[in-house]
Amino acid sequence: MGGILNDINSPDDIKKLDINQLEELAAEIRAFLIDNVSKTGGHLASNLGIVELTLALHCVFNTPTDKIIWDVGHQSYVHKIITGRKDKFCTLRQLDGISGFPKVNECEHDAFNTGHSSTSISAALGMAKARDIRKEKYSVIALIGDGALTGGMAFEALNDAGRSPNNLIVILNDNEMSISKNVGGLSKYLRKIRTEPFYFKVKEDLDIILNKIPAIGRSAVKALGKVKGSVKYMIMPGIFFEELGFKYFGPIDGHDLVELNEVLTRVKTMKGPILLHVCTQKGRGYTFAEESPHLFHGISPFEIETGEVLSAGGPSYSDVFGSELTDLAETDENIVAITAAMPNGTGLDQFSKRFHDRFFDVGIAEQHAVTFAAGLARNGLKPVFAVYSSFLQRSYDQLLHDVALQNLHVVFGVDRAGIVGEDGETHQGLYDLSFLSHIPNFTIMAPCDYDEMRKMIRFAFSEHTGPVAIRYPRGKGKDRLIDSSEIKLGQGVLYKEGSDLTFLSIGTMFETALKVTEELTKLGVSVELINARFVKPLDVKLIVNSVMKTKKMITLEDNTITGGFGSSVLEMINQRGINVKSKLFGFPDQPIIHGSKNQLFKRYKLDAESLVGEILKLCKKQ
Ligand SMILES: Cc1ncc(C[n+]2csc(CCOP(=O)(O)OP(=O)(O)O)c2C)c(N)n1
Ligand SMILES: CC(=O)[C@@H](O)[C@H](O)COP(=O)(O)O
Ligand SMILES: [Mg+2]
Repeated sequence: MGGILNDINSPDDIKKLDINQLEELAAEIRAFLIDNVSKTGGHLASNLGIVELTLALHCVFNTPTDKIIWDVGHQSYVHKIITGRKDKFCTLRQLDGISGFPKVNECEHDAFNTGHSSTSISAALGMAKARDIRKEKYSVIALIGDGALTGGMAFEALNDAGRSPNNLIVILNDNEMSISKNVGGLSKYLRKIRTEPFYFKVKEDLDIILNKIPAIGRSAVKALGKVKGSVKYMIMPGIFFEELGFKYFGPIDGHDLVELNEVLTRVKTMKGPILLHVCTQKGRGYTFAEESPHLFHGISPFEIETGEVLSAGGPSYSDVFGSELTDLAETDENIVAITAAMPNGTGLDQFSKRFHDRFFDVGIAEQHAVTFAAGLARNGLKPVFAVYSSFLQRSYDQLLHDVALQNLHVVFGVDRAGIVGEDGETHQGLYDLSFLSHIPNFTIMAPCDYDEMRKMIRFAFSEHTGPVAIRYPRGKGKDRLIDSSEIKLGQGVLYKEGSDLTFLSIGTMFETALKVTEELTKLGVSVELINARFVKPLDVKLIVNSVMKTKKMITLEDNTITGGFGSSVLEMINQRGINVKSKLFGFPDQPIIHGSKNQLFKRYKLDAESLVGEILKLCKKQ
């Protein structure tokens, strides 16, 4: 660890440093970030870009009294390092280590939990109002990226905050990047502010003219004022924010500590809503991240000298989804694909290159994406929205109101379903089976391997109409876990017959189910193993016949137990008056922590060894 960073234990230590020391500290923090994240993995590029801004914030403001809300929160590493978590930083995102996102329970300097984008301005406005109603005194700052600003909630909050009298500082960290290049009209507008100094020049000239003609009569001043008013749309940077009611400052260089300190000190005492536009470079200080900020946005452990990730290659579920979709789209020109700012993560990059005109990146706007897909489907296209399970949570009403009630043929690639691992509780995809199951007209499938996924994709586009979700996990799987037949609506697969116990598994948990079955068979338990394939509609005939025979049933899913696959099965057999001994295996109804996927399966007793023990107990209790 570097010389100055060694002595930084709290934000007070930052405040004692002069400008040269702060600059030296910024360089040490960058080296510290690169070194640590190369081992733990994490959101490197965003943090490298925000070092000076974070230092300046802690020079000018006093956390935990002042509140900083980090939008998404993936860029809060520097803040964590400064606020007493430097020594624990090597545990970042590891089981029982510190989180990769702000957590109020982890540290008093974290004012609000984040993880999903575009929430910071709403939360900050709520905090500012609470402060004023309670007559307390502190600053509230929302720090939001240009990507997160494309999310609908951010606009809703700006609209509300702009007309509110409460003191509130919104800092827009503009690095021209979401995970990929940022998209949309607002992004274009920000670029204009950044790159066309003409706009400022004209504004300055007009201000000078108006202020420097004292002899001029009142009417002439008024007239000139009007001139200024009418041209200000053309010439004022930040007019969009000004018209909403914010005082706009910027754009300022987010790597210039002197400028940052000056401006932050100035806005700290200003009244009403302020928007400070800060320009930064994503990945700054590490060549590989500067050149490919999208690759270093969220990176697995890597080699510092080469920038190469250390994990083994091979396609992931997302890659297989993207390539099968691209193949299918060659022969079906009605297929179009949508992403909400995640073309790489969802594997749609291949499709986007091949079918540029049939691909839509709508920005971080999951709600819009779903209703946009509904519109496309209504007018004859076959849209697919590939989206992470946890971000689809945003679109519940759109799924129901806009897609399902009209029974529109929209395909959902529900990626990162199940445990995601190191991102932790905000990102675990553990709820989709529950929130999709009760939506009318929805069909829900989950493949156990790549081969089955390919078949499900073809089924979803070619043989099905109506809303259909295919859910699959983060990372890699097996190409062929088992030989699989074609997909038929609502049909599961009886993999192995048995007489003691019906074992119903959904999706990629089937790999664990196979191991458990093998072990139980060795121990003398005759297991009837079923790969359910469908959560909705369930294979009623197959399940009912099996449980009537065995009188004992377990279900296994990588979803929360509440309202998930097992719940649906129980409901179905209960409605038929069938009485069987049963146990549902899935994640408990509580936030699920971070750690590697395997560690978490073990921690929550969903690994093969724990399951064998639990199932044996169930078999003995009769
Ligand atoms: C609702 C939601 N959708 C998608 C994401 C995934 N995501 C995390 S960060 C990010 C890009 C954010 O860009 P920006 O706010 O500009 O921050 P930067 O990484 O550029 O610092 C995206 C799309 C998310 N966290 N939440
Ligand atoms: C912060 C955020 O929401 C994303 O960057 C997310 O961490 C990406 O996850 P994957 O690494 O699974 O693509
Ligand atoms: Mg950005």
